[in-house]
Amino acid sequence: MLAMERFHITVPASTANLGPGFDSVGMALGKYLELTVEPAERWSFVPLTQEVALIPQGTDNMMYEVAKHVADKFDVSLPSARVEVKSNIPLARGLGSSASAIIAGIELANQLCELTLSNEEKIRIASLLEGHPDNVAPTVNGGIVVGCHTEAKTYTVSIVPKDVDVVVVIPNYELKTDDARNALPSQFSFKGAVEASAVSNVLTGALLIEDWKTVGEMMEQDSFHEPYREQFVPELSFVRRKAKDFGAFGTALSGAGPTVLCLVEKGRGEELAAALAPSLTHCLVESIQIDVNGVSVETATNEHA
Ligand SMILES: Nc1ncnc2c1ncn2[C@@H]1O[C@H](COP(=O)(O)OP(=O)(O)OP(=O)(O)O)[C@@H](O)[C@H]1O
Ligand SMILES: N[C@@H](CCO)C(=O)O
Repeated sequence: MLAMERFHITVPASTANLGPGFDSVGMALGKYLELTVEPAERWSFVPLTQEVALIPQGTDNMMYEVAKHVADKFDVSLPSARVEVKSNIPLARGLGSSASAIIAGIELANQLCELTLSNEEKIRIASLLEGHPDNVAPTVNGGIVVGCHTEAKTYTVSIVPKDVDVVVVIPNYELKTDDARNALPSQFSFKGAVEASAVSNVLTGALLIEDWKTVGEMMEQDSFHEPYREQFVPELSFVRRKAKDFGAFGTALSGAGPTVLCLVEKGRGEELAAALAPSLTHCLVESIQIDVNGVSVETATNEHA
């Protein structure tokens, strides 16, 4: 009999920006990337659900690359493992699948190399890899995180929202983040930056006191990225209008898109999803929970004959 340590890593999805919080504000969502890990003689990733059917199955998988990066950074060797992968986070849809994969890779190294990394350290490593903390920070902490990432330091402030429902409209087409970022301008006027920052500042203040009416109004006044990306996502203006007629607080592009995200009064998420779905048959329209736990790990001892 061989006693073998197996463990499970659960990583939430996330939405970034909430409109004007470009590269800074994000929220963890109740869709999950789940890994079941056990020691093995060589690395393998075994996809068990449709969303991850096409991910690389060996050391070319992003989760391995991140785990190896972390092990090298701490100058330790990375034991090999067999990793079963389940996910219901659609890839390249603006729901932070790459951020979830990065956090999964960091957690793989954290567990396999016994690094005992703090959440702050995980967020710092992930922000350096991703370039911004808006998806990775809520993925680690859960809830909403307002972040600021520079070469020198990554700052985060966490908020646990209670009184709001979230509806996501997930189109059936992909939009790669790199392509959506390439559409952004390389210059922004001083006056434009002052105005756009003021909208973000009010968004953040309103989030802190859960003034969802003001949050919703600010969500719809972004000028950092949505004006340049709406050409890729025809659903955005339609959902915004419909949701407003319904009485939702506000609607914004989720991350780089194409998913569109609405905030609505607590208890009315299912009703809003049902109102939107019939006109959006090429989209998955869902009322979704806000994840408040962030990445988690459970250990389990399995007996193999
Ligand atoms: N579990 C995973 N394992 C390996 N690679 C993954 C995994 N999840 C995502 N990826 C990689 O990340 C890519 C998607 O990243 P991309 O940044 O374009 O979109 P996203 O993270 O889903 O959306 P956004 O950043 O706008 O929220 C996939 O095409 C795939 O290469
Ligand atoms: N803030 C990022 C999120 C997606 O990685 C963007 O909008 O491009």
